[in-house]
Amino acid sequence: MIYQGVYRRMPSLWCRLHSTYVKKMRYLSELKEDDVFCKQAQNSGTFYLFHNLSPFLQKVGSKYLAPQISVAEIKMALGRFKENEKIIEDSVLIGCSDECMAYFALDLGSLEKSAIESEFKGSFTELRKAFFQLDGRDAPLLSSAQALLRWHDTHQYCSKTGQPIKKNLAGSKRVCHTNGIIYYPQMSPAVITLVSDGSRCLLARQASFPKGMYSALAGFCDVGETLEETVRREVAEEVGLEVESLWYSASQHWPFLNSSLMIAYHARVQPQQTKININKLELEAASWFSLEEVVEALRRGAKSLKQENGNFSFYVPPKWAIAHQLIQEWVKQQQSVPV
Ligand SMILES: NC(=O)C1=CN([C@@H]2O[C@H](COP(=O)(O)OP(=O)(O)OC[C@H]3O[C@@H](n4cnc5c(N)ncnc54)[C@H](OP(=O)(O)O)[C@@H]3O)[C@@H](O)[C@H]2O)C=CC1
Ligand SMILES: [Mg+2]
Repeated sequence: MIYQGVYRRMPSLWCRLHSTYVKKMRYLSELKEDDVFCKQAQNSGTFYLFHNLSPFLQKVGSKYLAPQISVAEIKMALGRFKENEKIIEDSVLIGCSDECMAYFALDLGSLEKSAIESEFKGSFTELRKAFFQLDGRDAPLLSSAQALLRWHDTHQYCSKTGQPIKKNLAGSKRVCHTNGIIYYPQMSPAVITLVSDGSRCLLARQASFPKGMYSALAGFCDVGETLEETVRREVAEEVGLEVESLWYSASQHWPFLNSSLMIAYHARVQPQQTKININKLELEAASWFSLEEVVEALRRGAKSLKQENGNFSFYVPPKWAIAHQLIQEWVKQQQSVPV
């Protein structure tokens, strides 16, 4: 680590030499490497609170806000609840401001929920319930915070020795002090693929989806697979089609159910090989949709209209889901094709 410590020794020179983004990334990297530096940052940083993995939120109209709480306020509240301040060291580093003020996430699951809610005037709300009403900055911050807190909660012991493993202060790893094994937070990579035959796109639904919602095909990567192989396998497994070509779109950390890294692709099948053979173990339904139907679904948003025959008009995932972005891209691309 060539840059280790430079920020602390010459902060003004450092700030002049580097862009805000580089400065922030180097600062965060130092906090992950150095517990003493991280401890100082905890004493001047701000905190996002959780209770058994539900974030602390305040509702303003139809939106949820995730308030940042200062360490002083937390210490005061801990004093009132007769809780040891050491609990602050259980927090995990989740980012920093442009001015390099560190953000931490702290789960206060050991304290009484209602007492903290009335102390800070808000409520611990399931992330799934609030996710789509959070603003563009809070949603990814809270979802990575929740993933990190969950990983620490479920990885308390060394799987080789059975001994407790200790978190570094930033929460970027845990170490077994009997054999030196370092455990890093794990992610599950999953692909999500919007299949097209050139004029229509294929959307599917699992039985667990809200009524009427259709999405792109998704599936977890198997060990040893490339992402391209996962796309081809999942499309073959779930709808019985063979992918002819594919291209990458974007990626997204997805907190549900247990947090995965979604890697999004567009894929094409040959127009003459489009007969869907759906795997009923994984999907409830899958169909080809025309451009007009998809445009109408995007316009309608997450409102599932019950039709006279008892079926629901279909709709697509909300705008922060990467599936939505894939569908939007497909629509744009179709609309730009000369007729
Ligand atoms: N952001 C977005 O726009 C969207 C995100 N998604 C997400 O994509 C992810 C994958 O989609 P899904 O269709 O469910 O995946 P799959 O098609 O791979 O099917 C899920 C099944 O795979 C098995 N599985 C294999 N590896 C894992 C793992 N690492 N974690 C969990 N289950 C695993 C489980 O089966 P078993 O229990 O039998 O072992 C599970 O029930 C989900 O997390 C889903 O929430 C989906 C659609 C849209
Ligand atoms: Mg799937």
